Amino acid sequence: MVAIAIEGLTKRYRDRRVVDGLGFTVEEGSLVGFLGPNGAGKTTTLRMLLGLVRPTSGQALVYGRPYRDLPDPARVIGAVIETMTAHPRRTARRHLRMLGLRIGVGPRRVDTVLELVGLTGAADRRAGGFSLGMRQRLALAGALLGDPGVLVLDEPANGLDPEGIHWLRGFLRAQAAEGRTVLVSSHQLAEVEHTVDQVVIVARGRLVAAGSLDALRARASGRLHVRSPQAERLAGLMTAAGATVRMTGHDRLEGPLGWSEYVGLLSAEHRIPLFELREDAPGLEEVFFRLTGAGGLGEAP
Ligand SMILES: Nc1ncnc2c1ncn2[C@@H]1O[C@H](COP(=O)(O)OP(=O)(O)OP(=O)(O)O)[C@@H](O)[C@H]1O
Repeated sequence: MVAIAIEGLTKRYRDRRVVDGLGFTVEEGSLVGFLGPNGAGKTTTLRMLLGLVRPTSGQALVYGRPYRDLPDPARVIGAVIETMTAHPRRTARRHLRMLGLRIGVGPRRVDTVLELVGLTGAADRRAGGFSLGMRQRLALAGALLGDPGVLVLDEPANGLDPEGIHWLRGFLRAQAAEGRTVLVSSHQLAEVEHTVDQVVIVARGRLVAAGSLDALRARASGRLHVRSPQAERLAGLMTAAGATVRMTGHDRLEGPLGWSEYVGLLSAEHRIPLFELREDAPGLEEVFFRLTGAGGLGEAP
C-alpha cells in the first residue's frame, strides 16, 4: 500500500521552479532516504506534503489524501521539519504535554515518547539548556506523540555528533521495524546509507533516481574501459573469451572489471594497438555525485 504519493508536484517562487514536476511513491512500512544537494527542493517538497506550503501544481498525498483533508493528522503523520521550537523556559515534559493537549494525547503517552527518544532523565530540565542533539530528540518525541504510522524527518542528522548520528540510525531502524513508514531527508548519502533501504534522489527540483539502495549500488560497480582503433575486433575476441562487452563509441568499448590483463595479452597477441586501458569503480558516493552534480541526470536504477 502506498503511504506517500508525490504526483507532478511543482512549486514556483517568482519564475523559479524549486520543485519541478516531482513524482515518487513511498510504500507503507519502508524506510526511504530523500536525498539531494542543498537547495534541491527537499524541504519545500516535505512542506507541501505537510500542508505548510501550497503547491503551484500537482499534489502530495498521505494515504491518498492531501494533508489538510486528513481527519486526525497527528495520528497519521508525524514530522520534524525545522529544529524544534520549544519555549526555552519550558521543560521537555511540559512542552510535550502542551503539544499533547492540542492533539488529544495524555501524559502517559508523553512519558512513553520521552522514553523512546532517551530523554526520560532530562524530562524536567528546561529545553533552553538542551544541546542540539537533545533538541533533535525532543522534536522526534513531538513527532511521535500521536503514534503516527508515517514519520517525515527533514535532515535529522544535521548538527549531530557521531554518537548522536549512531543513536539516530538505531532509532530510525527501530521505527521501521515497528512497521512505521519513514521518509528521511539528507544531503549526504553516507549519512543514511547504512539505515535506509530505498532512496529517492532529487536535484534542481527534479527526480534523478528512485529505487532500492542495492540498485544504486549495482550502478557503482565499475567497468573496464578500452580505447583502440580496432575496438570492434577486440570486442569480438573478448566476447569469444566469455566477456560481456559493449561498444561505447567507434573506438571505445566497455567490459567487465578484472579483464584488463587479459585484454593486454590479447592486444599483444593479435597486434591490436591500445590507446587506453583502465578500470573504474565509482563508489556509491561518486554515483550519487554524478546523479546530482551539474548535468548529471541519469535514468532511475
Ligand atoms: N519561500 C521561498 N521563497 C523563495 N525561494 C524559496 C522559498 N523557499 C525555498 N526557496 C528556494 O527554493 C530552493 C529549494 O529550497 P529547499 O529548502 O526546498 O531545498 P533543500 O533541498 O531542502 O535544501 P537544504 O538542504 O539546503 O534545505 C532554494 O534555492 C531556496 O532558496
